[in-house]
Amino acid sequence: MHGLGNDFVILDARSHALALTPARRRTIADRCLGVGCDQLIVLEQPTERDADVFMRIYNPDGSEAGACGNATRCVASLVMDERKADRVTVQTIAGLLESQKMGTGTNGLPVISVDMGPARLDWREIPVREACDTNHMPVGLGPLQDPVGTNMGNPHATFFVEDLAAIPLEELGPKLEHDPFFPERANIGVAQRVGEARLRLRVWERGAGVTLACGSGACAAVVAASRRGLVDRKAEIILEHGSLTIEWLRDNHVLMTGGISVAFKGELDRSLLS
Ligand SMILES: N[C@H](CCC[C@H](N)C(=O)O)C(=O)O
Repeated sequence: MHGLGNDFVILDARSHALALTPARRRTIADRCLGVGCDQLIVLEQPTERDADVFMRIYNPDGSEAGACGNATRCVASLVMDERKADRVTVQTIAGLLESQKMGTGTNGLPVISVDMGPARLDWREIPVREACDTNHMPVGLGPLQDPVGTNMGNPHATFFVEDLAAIPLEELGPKLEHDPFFPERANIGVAQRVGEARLRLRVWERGAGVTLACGSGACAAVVAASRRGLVDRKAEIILEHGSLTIEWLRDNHVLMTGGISVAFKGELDRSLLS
């Protein structure tokens, strides 16, 4: 499945546990040696009573992440179909995410909303090397300076620029992702205000590289832009294959709404799992 081109291999391990080593995760996510995806998602039985499914998130480098907004919409839609329900709760290692079907998109597939939980703005949540004002973090490179730090269950540093097309994100992204300022690395978002409530966004994802869309990055970008007075609390994030609507609610939760797509269903060869 994919959310605006941010693509996932979603394995269903609810009836039998899968112990995937980091090397196995990397192979499955490899676009030549395996299936290929931006993130590998493994569905497990939930451990919280109120949750319908547990969603594990692995980056192509094998690392585990605490949030993946686009995959959460995909998994929520998949479980809604199974349950013939319009609301489900997805459990992740970062918390419980409530999701709701909002209608049907132009591709005939569901439009899904997810409450991505609270935006964590404290430096201890990002986490960073020293105490700092997360609205002005002391890290930058070339045209990318003075980012805003937001944690949506995963760490984001969002930079604002006048001309997004002029930013060589493929070159600057990995250097910033691995900057010693971020002991757990960070997702690097670069946003340009293109209207009253519209931001264009590109993200160098931690453990993945540049993706076509990043749901948690979109949430972080709207919270960051609102803190900088660039937008109010609700904005459209313009991506290459569509847009996400993000609202930073008064209770500090962040609501993300957008489409999903199913590419294919199949079975992995056992050689990829053992
Ligand atoms: N690379 C991210 C996880 C995937 C986030 C992204 N695909 C999304 O839709 O939020 C991290 O390591 O925190």
